[in-house]
Amino acid sequence: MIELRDALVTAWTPDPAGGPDTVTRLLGPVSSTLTERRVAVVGANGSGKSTLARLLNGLVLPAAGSVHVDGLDTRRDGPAVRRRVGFVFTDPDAQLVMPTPVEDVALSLRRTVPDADERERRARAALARVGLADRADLPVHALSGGQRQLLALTSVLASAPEVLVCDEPTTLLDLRWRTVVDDLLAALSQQVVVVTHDLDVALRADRVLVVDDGRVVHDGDPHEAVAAYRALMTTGARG
Ligand SMILES: Nc1ncnc2c1ncn2[C@@H]1O[C@H](COP(=O)(O)OP(=O)(O)OP(=O)(O)O)[C@@H](O)[C@H]1O
Repeated sequence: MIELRDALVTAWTPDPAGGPDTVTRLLGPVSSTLTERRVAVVGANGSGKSTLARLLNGLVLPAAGSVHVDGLDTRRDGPAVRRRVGFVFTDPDAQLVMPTPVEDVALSLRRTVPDADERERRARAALARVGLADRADLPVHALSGGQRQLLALTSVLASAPEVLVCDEPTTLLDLRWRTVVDDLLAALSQQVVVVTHDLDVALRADRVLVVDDGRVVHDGDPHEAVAAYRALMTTGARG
């Protein structure tokens, strides 16, 4: 369960003239308890969706208020929260750190599987389950963008997170790879919070949050939320 209590995110911008920094509100305050298995977050570019996603695993900390995941405070219990909450970025290259797929997945298993041979065996099995067995030993850069996103997802899932937060995981993918990644996410048993511009994905969620100008302006039933988002985008209110 994810609990945001009056969570507020701010940024400090230095004054080029040497005056005092300006504090800007990026998001919030947001109060919400997320218990649903599939939660989608939609909103315009720059509305604060990524900031909200990053709050959930402590990549961004609230300047005021708090964020708890299963009772763990993102500010106080950062490493434990990050073990519990896996994060998938839009661009897989932001998170693939090892030279080959098998090494990248094995790295995610290092906490739970002490034996290196066993780690490699499990990494190969995980890659085989997502159809990447024959890519396991290639250089990561030789994989297509879709294959790299699937690999990033496989590596994150190898660490067995309780919650998965995905920040626009299919934005860079073609339709075929979008379907592959969407289907994989839909089949997961854990809670998934997905930031998306794909309204079909939002409509399949259990709950949808609409973010606008750093505030959650609608929260609830997917059909109502998507209708509210469409209305927001067509009123021209966002300039
Ligand atoms: N560290 C920071 N310092 C200053 N401004 C920031 C910082 N991080 C984000 N912002 C600003 O906060 C706003 C929200 O950014 P965010 O990335 O959360 O939006 P988003 O809804 O995910 O956008 P997109 O759909 O384009 O990815 C943007 O105007 C962005 O420039």
